[in-house]
Amino acid sequence: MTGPARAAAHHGTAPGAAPPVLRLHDLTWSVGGATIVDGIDMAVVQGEFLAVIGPNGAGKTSMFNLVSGLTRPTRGRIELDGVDITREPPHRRAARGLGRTFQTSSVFTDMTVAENVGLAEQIRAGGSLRLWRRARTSDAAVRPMLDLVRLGHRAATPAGDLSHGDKRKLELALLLARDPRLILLDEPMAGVSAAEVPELTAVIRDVHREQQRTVLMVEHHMDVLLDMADRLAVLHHGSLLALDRPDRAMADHEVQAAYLGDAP
Ligand SMILES: Nc1ncnc2c1ncn2[C@@H]1O[C@H](COP(=O)(O)OP(=O)(O)OP(=O)(O)O)[C@@H](O)[C@H]1O
Repeated sequence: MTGPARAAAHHGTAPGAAPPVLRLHDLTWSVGGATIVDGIDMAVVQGEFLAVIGPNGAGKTSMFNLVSGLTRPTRGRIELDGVDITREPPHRRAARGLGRTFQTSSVFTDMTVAENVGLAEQIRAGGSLRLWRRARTSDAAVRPMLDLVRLGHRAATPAGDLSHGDKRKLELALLLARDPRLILLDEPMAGVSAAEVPELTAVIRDVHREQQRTVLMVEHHMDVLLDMADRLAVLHHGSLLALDRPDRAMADHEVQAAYLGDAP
């Protein structure tokens, strides 16, 4: 096998095929003398749902911070659609189609759900905030988005009154208003009541399958992941321990040892 063919096979793409949506090459981040993300190589293809798992402190959020541009790698390269974005700031990556769930603080709590989504859509469309009027957001423009995230019945509710699960759905809607091709979700189920997990899971599944977006998700709820993910990336001490179908990754003896706490 030639060099490029071997590299393509390693990353699961055929020679000549479109480049992966995301490719990480030797991605490494050290801080304060500790290596937090350690030489990660992986590729994520269009439409794939990749779950990133690993014990607490494994480096999952740090890896997301590198991919979204919040931190700069010490070593290695990040490619989006074959373009080297390693040195690009977060807003440039966002303009290329990389989206990460908004922090809760980005939801305007005194505005209704529909107003929040209307504002996000207007910003995406390049509208002036000075011309934005609340009345406009009650129109049909935001309906499809609210229905997609199953918040249609909450359109007139102030965002501050939403449950944790519904707030996560709203954050997802605000992200989707920017029409990202690659979505990074960092623990979307955190703080969400057990009763709300199934519906939030269904919303994320719809966003992935119906909208054919590429999704990277860090999550601790294994039952949620095993059902949704095409592949699992298992991190341990910043290194990629396994990258495989969920059943195979979980059967890996090194992965099992990592979760039991006795991996090297
Ligand atoms: N800015 C920083 N400076 C120093 N250490 C850091 C910094 N950011 C993260 N760390 C350390 O890096 C390690 C990995 O943290 P990270 O949050 O990426 O792990 P994680 O896998 O997302 O964990 P969890 O599942 O608990 O959220 C931790 O030990 C953390 O204390």
